[in-house]
Amino acid sequence: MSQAKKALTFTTRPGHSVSGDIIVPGDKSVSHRSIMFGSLANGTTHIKGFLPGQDCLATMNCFKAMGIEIEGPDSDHNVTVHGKGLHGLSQPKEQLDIGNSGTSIRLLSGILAGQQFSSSMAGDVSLNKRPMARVVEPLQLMAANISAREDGTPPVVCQGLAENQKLKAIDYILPMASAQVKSCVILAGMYAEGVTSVIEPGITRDHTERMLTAFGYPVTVEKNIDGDEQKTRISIEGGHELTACDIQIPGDISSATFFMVAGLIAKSGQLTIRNVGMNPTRIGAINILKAMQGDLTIINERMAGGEPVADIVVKASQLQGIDISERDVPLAIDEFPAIFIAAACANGTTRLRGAEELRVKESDRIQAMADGLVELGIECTVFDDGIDITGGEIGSGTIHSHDDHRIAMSFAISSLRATGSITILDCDNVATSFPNFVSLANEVGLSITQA
Ligand SMILES: O=C(O)C1=C[C@@H](OP(=O)(O)O)[C@@H](O)[C@H](O)C1
Ligand SMILES: C=C(OP(=O)(O)O)C(=O)O
Repeated sequence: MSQAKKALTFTTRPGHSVSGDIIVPGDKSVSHRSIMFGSLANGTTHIKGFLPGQDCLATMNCFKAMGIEIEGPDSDHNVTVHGKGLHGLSQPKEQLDIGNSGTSIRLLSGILAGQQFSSSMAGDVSLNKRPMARVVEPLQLMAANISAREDGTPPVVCQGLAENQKLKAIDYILPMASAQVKSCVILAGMYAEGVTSVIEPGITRDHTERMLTAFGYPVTVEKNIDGDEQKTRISIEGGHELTACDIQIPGDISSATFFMVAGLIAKSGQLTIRNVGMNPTRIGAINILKAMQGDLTIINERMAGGEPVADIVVKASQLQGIDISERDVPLAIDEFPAIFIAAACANGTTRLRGAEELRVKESDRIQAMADGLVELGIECTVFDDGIDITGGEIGSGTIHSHDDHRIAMSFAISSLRATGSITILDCDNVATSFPNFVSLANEVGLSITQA
């Protein structure tokens, strides 16, 4: 499935100034959940600001394949989902094609575990190498008949529950700070008898909890478990219902980070990024870039659709290397490739630890970034759970993105400080999260050609 040969190459020329006033596309995590919860709700959900990236379209196609009528996205990024309730999905005729999206396969595992029909999910080469035992194990504890391959990779295959059979509620301590695993167990909890609770060891994005609440499904969140402010317990009782609602999706802070870093490392200029989601569980990149003495100003803070949003003004800055706080790791988990480029342009050394999760994303993001940085002449030392990067002059060279959208976009941004051209291979997957990245980047002053 999804195995077509990919060959889009970016070629960059050095840039200088970055300036403009831009809007980044809708948040990927929130877009996925809007389709999932809209499908499981009673009634019609209207979504504004949906991300038309391939990952979210994969989620949408899965629900269409399970009998949900979904209209859009139209050219204004509106989507309408005609939900059929928690028990309204029907058996897909074929294996569900999840493409490149870890969020889709892991959250869907929790939903499919509670259905009375059998199903199977797999994706592209990258997804089919990613660990699924982290969702299969808790779901098996809930008495779901679900499995992955022996090495824990997809396909994820789920046998339906018997008529009148419910999942078993569990208390589960997450082995890693993962919003995908947390969300999977919570979603399965809607199909369980009793109260399921999950304790997360570090604060992770809470879009599932917020959006379930918006759809009228009760969720209890207790912070500061065992006196540890990093530990949160999330509990959900089976048997309630979701009621359709209107969803306004904020701009994706993960996409905005490429432009924050671009604006900071540029030799001059000022950039405003509008309507960026500022959920406190997502702002690690802002914390880190500010700690590096990046000139970021947050203005027009407001609430939109149950999520805080703001505009960010970015000015070219001389960044300083720092030791990144481990608390910011889950809050910035997808932003590290871009942050590594900021580190390569900073004075001194930036050190990251406690980030072993980066090794199991669309690529091994520690190694893929280190290889690319070394190719461009930047000194780095790799550790199992992190990296040290010493700022220096960025040269020219050829980078392998490993089919990872965030690696491709990060090195495209590094061109602003490069002494020569950078060629970035296998960039098709930029369309999974940020379909208009190249046009927006060129609009603010970068020079990227794609062929
Ligand atoms: O729940 C989500 O929407 C996501 C959670 C994170 O993954 P993990 O939960 O595996 O850290 C993140 O990397 C991913 O891009 C989106
Ligand atoms: C890790 C990511 O996504 P996913 O896990 O959904 O593939 C990402 O977008 O950086």
